[in-house]
Amino acid sequence: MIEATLCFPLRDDDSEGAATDGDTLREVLLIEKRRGLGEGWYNGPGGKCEPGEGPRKCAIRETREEVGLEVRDLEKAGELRFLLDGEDHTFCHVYRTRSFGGEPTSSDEAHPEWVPVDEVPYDQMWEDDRLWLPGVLEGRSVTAELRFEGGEPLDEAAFVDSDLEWGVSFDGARGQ
Ligand SMILES: COc1nc(N)nc2c1ncn2[C@H]1C[C@H](O)[C@@H](COP(=O)(O)OP(=O)(O)OP(=O)(O)O)O1
Repeated sequence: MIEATLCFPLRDDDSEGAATDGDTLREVLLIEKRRGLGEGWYNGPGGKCEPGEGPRKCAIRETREEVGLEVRDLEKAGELRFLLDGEDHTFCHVYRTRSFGGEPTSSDEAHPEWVPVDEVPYDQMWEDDRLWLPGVLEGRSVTAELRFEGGEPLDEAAFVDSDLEWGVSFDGARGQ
């Protein structure tokens, strides 16, 4: 099974014109994936773990490689198990953070974009994302089993059903 990560940097945009009705505009950094699995869709920065690499280090490395952002203090927000035709395919660790340095820049893998959390383009993302990403962006934690059918590659298979559990704890070893 592939082990992979996703990282969702969050910020408050207080700049003039950004906030409406005295509210702060909350934004999430998404990427438009330029190659590989999910090419052309929006997602969080992330990717596959290298041999012997822990998921937290992977999320930090992939975010740096894809958009040049140095993320810190990652909070574990989810564990997603993707199944394809009844078989384990990918186990994905999901993180969020409000702590990072640098400015996001485009790479040959990804084009970054700050997006208001209530304008996330779910119609241009993996179909399962609309089930778990809104809660993750609200600060909730989730484990999910997400089932696809139709054979490889995963991004051409059909999303068929899911089981989600909210409010799980990622304390201890599971928080890695
Ligand atoms: C099945 O649903 C998925 N939803 C979401 N939101 N993200 C997913 C899904 N399945 C896989 N992913 C993510 C997990 C990883 O972040 C990437 C995998 O992308 P890729 O295969 O391109 O991994 P890289 O390590 O970046 O690629 P290279 O081998 O080219 O370095 O997709």
